[in-house]
Amino acid sequence: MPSETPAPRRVKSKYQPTPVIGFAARKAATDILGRVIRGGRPLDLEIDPESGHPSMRAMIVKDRALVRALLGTALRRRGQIAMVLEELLERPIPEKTGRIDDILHIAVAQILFMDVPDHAAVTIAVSITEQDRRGRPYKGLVNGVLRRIAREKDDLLRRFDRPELAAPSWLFDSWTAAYGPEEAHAIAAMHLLEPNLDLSVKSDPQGWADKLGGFVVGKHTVRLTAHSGRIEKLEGFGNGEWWVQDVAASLPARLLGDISGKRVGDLCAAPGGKTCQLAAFGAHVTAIDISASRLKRVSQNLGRLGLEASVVAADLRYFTPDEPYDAILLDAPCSATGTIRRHPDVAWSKTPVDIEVLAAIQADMLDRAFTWLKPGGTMVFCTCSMEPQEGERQIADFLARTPAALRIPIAIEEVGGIEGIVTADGDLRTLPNRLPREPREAGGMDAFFAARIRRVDG
Ligand SMILES: C[S@@+](CC[C@H](N)C(=O)[O-])C[C@H]1O[C@@H](n2cnc3c(N)ncnc32)[C@H](O)[C@@H]1O
Repeated sequence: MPSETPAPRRVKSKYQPTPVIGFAARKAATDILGRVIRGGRPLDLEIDPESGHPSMRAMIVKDRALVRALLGTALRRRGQIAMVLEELLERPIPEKTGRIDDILHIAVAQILFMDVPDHAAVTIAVSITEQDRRGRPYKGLVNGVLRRIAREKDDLLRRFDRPELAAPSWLFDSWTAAYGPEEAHAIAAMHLLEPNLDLSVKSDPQGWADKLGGFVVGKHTVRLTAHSGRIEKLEGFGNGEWWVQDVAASLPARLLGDISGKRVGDLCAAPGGKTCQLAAFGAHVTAIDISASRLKRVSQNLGRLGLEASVVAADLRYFTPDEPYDAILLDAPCSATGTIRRHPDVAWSKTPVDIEVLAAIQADMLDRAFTWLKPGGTMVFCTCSMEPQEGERQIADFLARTPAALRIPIAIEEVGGIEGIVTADGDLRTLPNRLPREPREAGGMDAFFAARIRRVDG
């Protein structure tokens, strides 16, 4: 009787490259870099494990961490990497092979700035090139230039490891103009360091610092320098004892003083770090933001922390409150150049035109919001930007055109006693280098501007 088992069919085998360890993470980092640089997608959105790039969603935790490290380094060092490539490539890579540029940037980041064996970085970059239809002809070039960079690493680092090269020149020049060359260099040097994890605690900062193995900065913030795991696993997260917020970002809400029982408008509120502060200070907060999806995070944070606020999705350009506020916090949309340490893509995604456009929106919001204050009420205007157009100059112009607005100078005790962050005019100006500590990695903060204004008419 013939066997019922069919004879195995001979299938023509397709070439399957041997899986290389770390290939998927480098490939994902390369794809994401292209989407961030040429597609203008925010890095945070792309690397989100739940809603980000499809390859991030499919990856194991360890690979995701590698993708984040690769992108963080490639973006922090982007200017230096570009200069190295410009020097070593005989001609610029043609625009239409966009991926080759991304492949090279991710590989050079590893060779020059990460603790990765050079051969792994080179081999995987060549494999990614090989799999790319348009990039394939450049395989030899990728191999050659990366091997040369690996061979000449020490010399290249000596010549190009200059922090000021890591930001686009228009941005570095703007910091030089605003703060002088020395401080601009110090700012750029801070951008090369990984930021720490800062927590705003509901109470007992020292107690929480002891429990979590951190230390207190600026009187109210607990800083953890060596944290790399999931924050949800840290003690106190589940029962809502703290939330993540850079020490500088925690200062503007404090400038409203005693707001317990007062009606406070938190304008441009999402994702809600400052809403939580205002609610924790006992205010009746209305948190308004244009983004309904970002407002969900405000509600989640409030719920976890056991705090209350009314949350309103609205475009401030067309909104009018039912009745005026005792106090307003306007955390206006801005270029976010003050957060480059945490979001290194910002340095490469923003342009001088963006700053002008955002400054105009801020001016409009300032004018509108000011009319929503009760006479005698106080407004704090803030931005996480280092650009004077979005800070010092913005508020000077507002005061000049608004006779009923009076600046109320800030005292150093109100901003955690941190030295050097109150301007001669009495505004708050933090910069990444203005919270120095030993070791250097334990210092730093986001750049914020804040001014406190009182309505003095009526
Ligand atoms: C700097 S973020 C606010 C950060 C927030 N205050 C916090 O502490 O977590 C700026 C916010 O402005 C919002 N926004 C931008 N344009 C707006 C508009 N026209 N009306 C209302 N909100 C706007 C953005 O959605 C964004 O959430």
